[in-house]
Parts: sequence; C-alpha cells; structure tokens
Amino acid sequence: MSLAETAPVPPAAPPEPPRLEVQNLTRIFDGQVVLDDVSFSIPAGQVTCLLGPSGCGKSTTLRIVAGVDMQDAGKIFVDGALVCDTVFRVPPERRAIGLMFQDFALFPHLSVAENVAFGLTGPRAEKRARVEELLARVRLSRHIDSYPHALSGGEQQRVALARALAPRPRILLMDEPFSGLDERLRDGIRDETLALLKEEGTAVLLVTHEPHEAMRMADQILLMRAGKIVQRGAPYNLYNAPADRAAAAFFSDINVIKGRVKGALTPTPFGDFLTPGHPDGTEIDIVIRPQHLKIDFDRAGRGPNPTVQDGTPARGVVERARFMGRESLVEFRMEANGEVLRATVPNVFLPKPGTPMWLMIRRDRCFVFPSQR
Ligand SMILES: Nc1ncnc2c1ncn2[C@@H]1O[C@H](COP(=O)(O)OP(=O)(O)OP(=O)(O)O)[C@@H](O)[C@H]1O
Repeated sequence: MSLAETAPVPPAAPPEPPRLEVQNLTRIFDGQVVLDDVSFSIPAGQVTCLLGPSGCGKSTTLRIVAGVDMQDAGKIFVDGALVCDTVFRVPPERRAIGLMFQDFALFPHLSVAENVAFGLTGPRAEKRARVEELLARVRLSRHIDSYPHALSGGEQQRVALARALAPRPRILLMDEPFSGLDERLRDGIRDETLALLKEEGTAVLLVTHEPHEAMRMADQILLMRAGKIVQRGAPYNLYNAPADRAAAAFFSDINVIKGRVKGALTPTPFGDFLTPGHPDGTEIDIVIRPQHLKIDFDRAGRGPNPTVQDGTPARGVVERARFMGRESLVEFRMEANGEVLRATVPNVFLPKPGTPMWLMIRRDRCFVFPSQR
C-alpha cells in the first residue's frame, strides 16, 4: 500500500464568512417602502458600490449598516456574527465599521495627526506609529502638524481616508467620498484611494450615483432603483449585459430602435431580429450604444452589403455633428421611420448636415428588451 493511500486527508478549512452580510433589509418611512428586501455580501478586501439615482435608498442602506438608523426587517452580520436585527443591536461604535463622508468632516481644531489618531486606542507610541504610517502612505507626512483649513480639498480627503482606516476597521462605509473634489483631481484620487483600500484589505461599501466612479472602483456593483437591487455583478457584466433598458441607459448614452414581434422575429430598418419567447404584437426595444453604430458613405443611393455581423444597412441623413474631444458625435434622422440615432466615431468626423449616409448596427452589441414605457 502506498503512502498516498494511507495518509489522512486534512479536513477542508471552513469557508470564511463574508466581512459584511446584509439579509433582506427593508425600511419604511411614513408608510413608504424606501428599501425593499435588499440582500448582499462583501468579502474582505473587496469594494462594493451601491449605485443608483438620487432617492433610490443608497444612503439609507449605509446608515442602517453603520447603525445610525434601524431597519424594519432584515439582519446584518459582520464576520458571520449578528450585529443587528429588529430586536438586537450592537451600538455603532462597537461594529468595527469606519465611515467616510462627502464633506470629510475633519475636526477643524485638531491637527492632521490628531485627526488621524482620533479613533485610535492603545499606547501613545503605537498610535503615533500608525498615524505616521498612514500619513506617509497618503503622502501627507509633511502636513502632520498642519490644521485642516490649511489643506487643499484633495489633501483633506486623504486625511479623512487615513482617519477612517487608522483603527483598521473590518468594513469601511463611504458615502460619495469624491463628490466634493475638483473633477480633474478625482480619477487620480480614486485610484490612490483604491490602492490603499486594497493594501489594508478592508471590505468597502461605497455609495455613488456616478457610473464612472462605480466602474473605476468596484469589484461588485449593486445597481439600485426605487429601493431594490435591480442588478448586481462585476462592472464588465453590468455594462455588457444590462438587465433592462434603464440599466443600459444608466451606464451610457443609448439608442433605442423600436419594433413589434411577428412570428418570433422583430422587423426593423436594420433587418429582422430574433426575438423568441415574446408573443406576437409585443413591443420590443433594441438598445445599442452610439459607439456600436457603424457609418458608411452613400454611393449614388447604394450602401454597403448586408453582413451577418452588422445586419442590413439603413439610410439616414446627418442632422448634426459635434466634435467632443476624443470622438465626434453624429446624429442621423433615419429615412425609414424618421427616428434620430446617434453614432460616435473616434477622432474628427464632421459630415455636413443633410449628407445622406448608411448606418449599420453591430448585432453582437445589441440588447433586446420588451418595451418599457
Ligand atoms: N429620515 C427620513 N425620513 C423620511 N424619509 C426619508 C428619510 N431618510 C430618507 N428618506 C427617504 O428615503 C428615500 C431614500 O433616501 P436615500 O437618502 O437613502 O436615497 P439615496 O439613494 O442615498 O439618494 P441621494 O443620492 O440623493 O443621497 C428618499 O425618498 C428619501 O426622501
């Protein structure tokens, strides 16, 4: 008998519970349901963005997790341990949760070092070492004795981040943490912040209404609408497989080509689309982003040949063309139905209004949904 056959197999380590788990959270204000059965979890070291329009319930979710508001139903666990349901409640200061808000909320009468040390306990030397480590990490060592009013917005943001991370929270909650910053600084600060969050291994729940921010920061996006999570997943998946027309429109400009199902097909100016599973007469929205329209020239009334990838070309007339910096945006009025479609083209492409051109849509980049009114 070989050794391999007799050696005991070590028991598999039990799976680590998520850092944060939210189960079936519901919140009702004045008889109105503002959070409706919201569930999600965040593993250590991952950033989850709650993304959605104003009033959809993002901040309410954050406040309940922080412990400053209470749910009407649902449970919250940190590292597998219950921190609150509708009867039991660990107070906010004992949840090992850090907070960072839009206005940074630095204490104006405390120095940078005192701000960062604010939530720290333990021996003085240890506290000082942690403050120095974090300030070095956010490149603010030379401001250790400055006061917040002497710092720029970006520097204040970095102090706030250092302060929130100083006590090594299990979870960091961030509510629109970049919205107070100059637009030109934001991407750089987002990247620096993300690098530090990853180094610290904190689980992060970040609230934002900006899709660009969520795409840049998130491992997981929770797309919210009217108190519900309508879609969840990695940024790539949400962008490339939106759950519905509104989800597609949240991430970028879209074109909508309308049609009506007839025998499992939906005829459009760009040829027939396969739309099985919808009864005859169902109104269909074919959604396509402006960068996935192709443009070709008109040759005495003729356009390019149809292809499998791009379907049938349809003719339109240029209404307007604008240079946008990295790309040009061209608006066409389609001959077949008078609808306007927008196409983006890299670099400078500014055809004159009234020019007839042919459009094709990349079939593999179309999303087909039943019409939303
Ligand atoms: N304390 C409260 N009392 C009554 N209604 C509230 C309260 N807090 C929030 N609401 C309502 O709950 C809904 C969700 O609010 P919430 O602040 O969570 O939205 P949000 O998605 O964070 O929006 P924003 O991006 O504008 O901050 C809104 O309709 C809001 O008016």
